[in-house]
Amino acid sequence: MYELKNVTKRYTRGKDTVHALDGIDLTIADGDRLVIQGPTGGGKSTLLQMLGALDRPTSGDIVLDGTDLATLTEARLTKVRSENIGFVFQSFNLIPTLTAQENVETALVPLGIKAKERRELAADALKSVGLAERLGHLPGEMSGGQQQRVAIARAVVKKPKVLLADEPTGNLDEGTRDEIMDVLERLWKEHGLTFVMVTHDSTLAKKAPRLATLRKGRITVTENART
Ligand SMILES: Nc1ncnc2c1ncn2[C@@H]1O[C@H](COP(=O)(O)OP(=O)(O)OP(=O)(O)O)[C@@H](O)[C@H]1O
Repeated sequence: MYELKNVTKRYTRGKDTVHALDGIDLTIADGDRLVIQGPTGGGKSTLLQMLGALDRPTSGDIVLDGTDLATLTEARLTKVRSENIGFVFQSFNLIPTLTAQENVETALVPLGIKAKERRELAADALKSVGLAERLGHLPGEMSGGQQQRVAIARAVVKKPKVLLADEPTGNLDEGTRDEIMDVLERLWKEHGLTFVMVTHDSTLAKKAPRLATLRKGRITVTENART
């Protein structure tokens, strides 16, 4: 469970200060699915970075299961990330020289899992996203949708509590977008994940059970009773 209290993030360059997040209060329960939308520059990616322990706020608390991420050292943040949080990005972020299976295995290396088990877990994760036939393929030999499936397998292979996705369908056509959303939704349910997704896609935002809108670093949350 996440509890954010009065979270601010300021970026300063010379005389200019950007208030990327400006007093965010937000609770995200275990197993929740939250979609974040809003205009460009509104603070969506910044908020996701805070939730993902990729960066610390300027002030405020980001409590994940009783631990305030804002107070942790870099080493502890890295540990929280590698054990608890899976990421999916718009641009897939796969390593081009590694096969699908090797890319997925990279998520298990920091957890100290032995090579044989890593290979097995990675193969299982790739099967679960429909890529059983593609274990030995390089990213460049796969379609965008397949590459995103590899990235999703890499995000969930370590069985994280939290899955964070930043525009996961932003580089995909409409049909592939729906397929990827189906995969994400299925994994969210199967793994009981806490799932937070940033999207510009208004169709996806309308379907969200809980929708956060970020404008100029300020948040409003609406519950959608129809879903
Ligand atoms: N590393 C940084 N240094 C300086 N300013 C930054 C940095 N990262 C973000 N910002 C600024 O913070 C504000 C929020 O940026 P953020 O990327 O979170 O917005 P966003 O809602 O994700 O936008 P988009 O939809 O375009 O991705 C913007 O004004 C941006 O220019």
